[in-house]
Amino acid sequence: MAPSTIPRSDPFADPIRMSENSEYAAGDTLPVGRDASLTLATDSLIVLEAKTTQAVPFFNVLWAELSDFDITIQYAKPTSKNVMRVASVNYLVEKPQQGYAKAWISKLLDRAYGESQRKKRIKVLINPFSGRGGAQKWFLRDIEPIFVAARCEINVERTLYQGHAVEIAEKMDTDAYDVVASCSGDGLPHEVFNGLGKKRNAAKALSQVAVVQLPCGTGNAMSWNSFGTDSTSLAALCIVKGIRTPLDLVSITQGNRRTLSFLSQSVGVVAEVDLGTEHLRWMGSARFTYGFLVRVLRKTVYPCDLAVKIDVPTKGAIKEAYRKEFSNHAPIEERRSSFDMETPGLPELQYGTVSSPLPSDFTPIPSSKLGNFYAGNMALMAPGANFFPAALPSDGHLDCVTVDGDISRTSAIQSFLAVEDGSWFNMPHVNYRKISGYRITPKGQKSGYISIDGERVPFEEFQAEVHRGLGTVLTRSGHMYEAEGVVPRTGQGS
Ligand SMILES: Nc1ncnc2c1ncn2[C@@H]1O[C@H](COP(=O)(O)OP(=O)(O)OP(=O)(O)O)[C@@H](O)[C@H]1O
Repeated sequence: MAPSTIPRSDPFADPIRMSENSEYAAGDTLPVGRDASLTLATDSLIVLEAKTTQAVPFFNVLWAELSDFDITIQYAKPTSKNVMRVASVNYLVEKPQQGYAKAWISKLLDRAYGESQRKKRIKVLINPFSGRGGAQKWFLRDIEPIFVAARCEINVERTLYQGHAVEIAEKMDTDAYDVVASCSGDGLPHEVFNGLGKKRNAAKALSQVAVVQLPCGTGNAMSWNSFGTDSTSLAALCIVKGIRTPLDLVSITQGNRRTLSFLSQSVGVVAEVDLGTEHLRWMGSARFTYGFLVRVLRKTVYPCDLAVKIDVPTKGAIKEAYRKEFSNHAPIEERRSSFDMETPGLPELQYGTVSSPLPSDFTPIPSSKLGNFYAGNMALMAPGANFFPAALPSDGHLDCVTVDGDISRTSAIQSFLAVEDGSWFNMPHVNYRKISGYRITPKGQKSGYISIDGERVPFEEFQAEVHRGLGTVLTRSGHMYEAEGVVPRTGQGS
């Protein structure tokens, strides 16, 4: 039945427009039920009843459909700061209005999804042991209802042993899925990229299937960067609404192995604090602060030979490139190198492997007093750890930071404190470059730590090479990370 304010002769008139508010175009309001209306406003759906009004952001709208008698809209409703639950509204729609209602739903879904793909086909992997072992429970409680309400097609598989996700991704039919979503820490996405990279048509598979994380682990950097959260239900909504975004992947060659890294590589204090303080797990996250301070006070150095293919050498030029990305809406194909989709396996290595002669365009960086070598493909390594505030998903570069180990203790502690908001980028003793390849060889140390995407690898030389946009992820923006960047969003300009 039409709302009482609408003349019966014109069931499609916009009640809001007809009263005090004229910002809604004709066709944006659907009269429903006895005395209610649904209106498409600027960025939300307004549900107006006789005595109540609620605004549902379009981003939260999961689905809408019309049956013979009624319209149902399902949406994600925040029940606390970090929790979303599926909720719905349902109203009668009179028979004569059904044609109009159909067109209205189509408009609502256009606004709700924008350029994001609807009804994604998602392969869900669950690591039952990630984090504190809650992944299975969180999937059923927080994630699955959101995917189901959004009409996503889901296929769920539990990982049974270490490396299982590599095998699953290697064998999967990439024509059957749009997304592989891991209920895990950062370990499973790393395995999924590597599994897709083992396929005969690796470049095609990596461009077809978006690899995402439903944050259930101890380290959930991927979700923090792509979606700005470690809430499982909010991440599920972000996957439903996520926009396909090419992601640079990095080939690491070490010994005769070649693996793909999507997150970071570290040698020196960060690697040692991350991997060498397991015995202090009882301290919780304080173990990182403690581990760092102990090494800084001792002025620990990690001598290496380091040679780097430098692409953007100055912080000024890095900031400028970052600022430009705000207004870069280039299509997805322009954000990847043109990989030959028919070439079997991964793209050919432009710089050879770690066993090849050192490429002539690699510049040696004096590193006999190296304290920290850290190369990042994403900005946040953990919440409050914005190590690479200039990182972009598909600029074809790794962000590379080197800091000497013999700087003053005060400077070292100041830079540690400045990591949280990314302001360490501007500190004079923090060398920050955009690079596309490097070789690093530890020197004069019998043993030590090298971390690739948070996993320990042998303490021996390795080489890295960036492949622009070889992988695919989903992000909220379609082209940037959610972390605070080197240029504030308010000052983006054109
Ligand atoms: N069923 C399983 N049993 C044992 N290990 C598994 C199983 N499934 C996956 N794994 C392994 O668990 C490791 C960690 O995975 P993940 O990133 O999900 O968790 P996490 O809690 O963040 O990790 P971490 O243990 O590094 O803190 C990966 O190496 C993965 O191969």
